[in-house]
Amino acid sequence: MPSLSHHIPAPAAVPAGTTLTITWPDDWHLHLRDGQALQAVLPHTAAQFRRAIVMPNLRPPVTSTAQAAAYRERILAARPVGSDFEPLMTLYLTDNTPPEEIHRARASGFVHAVKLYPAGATTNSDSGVTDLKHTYAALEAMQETGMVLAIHGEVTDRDIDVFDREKVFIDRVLIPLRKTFPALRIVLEHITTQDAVDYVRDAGSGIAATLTAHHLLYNRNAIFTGGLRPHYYCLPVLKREQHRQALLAAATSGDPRFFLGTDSAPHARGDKEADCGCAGCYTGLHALALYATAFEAVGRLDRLEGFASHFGADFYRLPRNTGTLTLQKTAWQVPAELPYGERTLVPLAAGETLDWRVIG
Ligand SMILES: NC(=O)N[C@@H](CC(=O)O)C(=O)O
Ligand SMILES: [Zn+2]
Ligand SMILES: [Zn+2]
Repeated sequence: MPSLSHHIPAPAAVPAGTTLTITWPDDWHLHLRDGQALQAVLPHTAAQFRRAIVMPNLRPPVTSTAQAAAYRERILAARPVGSDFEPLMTLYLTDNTPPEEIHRARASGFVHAVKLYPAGATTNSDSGVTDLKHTYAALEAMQETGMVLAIHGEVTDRDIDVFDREKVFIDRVLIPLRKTFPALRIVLEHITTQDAVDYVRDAGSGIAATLTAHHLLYNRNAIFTGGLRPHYYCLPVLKREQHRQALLAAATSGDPRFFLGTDSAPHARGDKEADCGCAGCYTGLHALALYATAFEAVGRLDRLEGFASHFGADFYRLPRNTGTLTLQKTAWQVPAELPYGERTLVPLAAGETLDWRVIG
């Protein structure tokens, strides 16, 4: 159980100075990029998370175990001195992924999931899957070996409204997929709708979902507050308040099928503030503070530990972490921008005051 230094009167705010100590958390959906960007963001994640599922959507994408091994070495080399952060690697599924590659990945011990990006659905998804039928041999191998399929769950049809793409994906792709491969273990990533919450909650075993901090804290108004706000644009795009409420209820329900995945997705300032701005919110700096804010708002700080530190490890069949991390309710201001190699990066909620911070 998390230890709270004060009793939490739900759903009112807890007093300033309150501390919350939880088992070291893990991030089950993270973009670390490469090169200078990796150098810039890795210390933020390593200060809050013991492990993270690292997304493979580099350019070119990480499609083989050999590429994942090399990327893993670059991440390990970029860790701050003394950090024991462990990257959990993923492969990028393509129309041509051979089943042998799945077996190689499984045998490696360091590849923990294979990622399905429908072609064109999101950042660096051009090499993604055009038709699931092309991946059946690979999916069969995944089902057989227990390798997790992590899914960006949106259809890309031009005639489907951008706000409906997740729901339509569930109906048209996910439900048939689970009929064809009933034992395939699936994580539906960064869910954004009541529909996804209902589907995962009622779907039985073998499927779980990750939730981002930004989808728990913001509805789609955030993209349009007083003007166009590119730093609140991500995919799947923020949804109506009704959906945010459903996500928050799921995250704080104690149901182990819902766990933490930040989807922290850094893009340089100029690539977001542009004619065609990139999708992705940078939350790697302050992810746990953001989640604590969301959990506090519904008087459920006592359930942060399960969501952040237990349920993901259990689903991925990895041991839970030992050791603890402590957050304190102390006001601090999110920086307006951060260094990002030779460029800069704008974190989510830049310039705003947050009530929580990690103190050790
Ligand atoms: N979430 C995002 O808006 N962007 C992610 C890709 C993704 O997770 O879909 C990125 O890599 O920038
Ligand atoms: Zn995605
Ligand atoms: Zn992502």
